[in-house]
Amino acid sequence: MIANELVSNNGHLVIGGVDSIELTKKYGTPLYVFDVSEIRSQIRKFKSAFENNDLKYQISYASKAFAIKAIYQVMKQESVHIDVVSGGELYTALQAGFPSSKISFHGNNKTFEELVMAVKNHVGVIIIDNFYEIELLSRILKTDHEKINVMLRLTPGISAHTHKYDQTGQTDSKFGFDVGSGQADKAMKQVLDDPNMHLKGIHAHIGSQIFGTQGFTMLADKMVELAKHFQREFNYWPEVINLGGGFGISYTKDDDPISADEFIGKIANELKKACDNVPEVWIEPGRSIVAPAGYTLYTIGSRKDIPEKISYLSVDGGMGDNIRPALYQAKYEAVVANKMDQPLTQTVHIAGKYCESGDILIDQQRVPDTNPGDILAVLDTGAYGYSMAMNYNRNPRAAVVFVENGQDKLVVKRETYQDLTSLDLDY
Ligand SMILES: Cc1ncc(COP(=O)(O)O)c(C=O)c1O
Ligand SMILES: N[C@@H](CCCC[NH3+])C(=O)O
Repeated sequence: MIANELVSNNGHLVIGGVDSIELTKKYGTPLYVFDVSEIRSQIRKFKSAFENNDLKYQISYASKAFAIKAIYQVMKQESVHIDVVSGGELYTALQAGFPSSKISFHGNNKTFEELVMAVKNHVGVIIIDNFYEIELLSRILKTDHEKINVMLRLTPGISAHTHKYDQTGQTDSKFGFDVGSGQADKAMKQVLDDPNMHLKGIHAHIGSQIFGTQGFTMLADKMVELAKHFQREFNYWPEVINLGGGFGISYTKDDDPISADEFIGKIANELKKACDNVPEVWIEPGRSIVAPAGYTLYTIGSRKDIPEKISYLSVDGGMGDNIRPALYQAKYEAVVANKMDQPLTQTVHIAGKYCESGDILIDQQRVPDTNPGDILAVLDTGAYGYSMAMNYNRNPRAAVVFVENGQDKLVVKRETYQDLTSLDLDY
């Protein structure tokens, strides 16, 4: 959302102390730009909310939101944990020098090879999702004479109010062990009986881009209820209750997210009310840590005016660098980064350059008078943008730049046409 974006004397958008137009001249467009101090400040807000509520905690950045070496290095500097959901994310984190003991490994269909990789690299915890995984992991640990920490991902039967594709906690979700039908009990027994698995705790994640505290307080209650049930049935009390991620952010003025203080305060209350021995609480924020720090800069090109209809203003990127509007009807706001001081005179559709009618980045955006060559900055694109980027229409993926304290640093190079054909073989 347009907050207090900084504007230079010549009407340019300034990100992290750097003129955004200078960035486009140096690195080209489309360009992802991240204000790293904003990322650090989001993490610190989560930390202080836990500390203010006197809870033992861990923040595990859900790196599917944005998974490149440089972000894992920022997470290492901030002393937080991370989650990975694939061998590729795990590989990138390890290449970045991220300590494996602070990595949680998620996924509803981890392959044998991925589990071997996680075990060999001694990841901090494997979050087990299903019975097939218990069987695979058990076999690997036995053969390799290894022991590992695990958590069980439970499906608590809570439907979060968010886009259908972003719900994960309802009973018919593809993720986790269903608690209603006794699957969770069966999984608990199998894991407790395995001498090579140490059951560190229980996990649940109800979805993504969730507003309000109700879903999370219901989840905290449910997890305590389950912990008490496991104590009665198996004499097991979790060291950790992992409540997942999903904290919504404000993409437009219609979005009203909750503050870290508010929801962690509520969760702390619920947990302290419900049990004497409150387990360590882990959360897995992805979007809320990186989305607000991200901007995508595009060059405005063609324009199509249609009598009595809204005009199309096209940019040099689109669904390949931000699939979210096409996939979830996600809404964004944008500014014309070189005309921040000019009056907004018209409403336009912001169209991408991909060969799809659905490639519309913003349905209706107020902008000043524009010309080809002006720079459009779409705001809050730091999560699920680059990490979901693709090469549709053989468009190269955009570069990524980090800015902090007035300095800019290229952290992912722009793909070239040569890169695009580098895996192709002749026939
Ligand atoms: C298990 C798990 N944890 C954390 C997250 C991060 O969610 P978000 O980026 O909405 O915080 C996800 C994604 O929805 C997830 O599946
Ligand atoms: N990719 C989704 C969120 C991730 C869901 C992960 N379980 C989005 O952009 O909203």
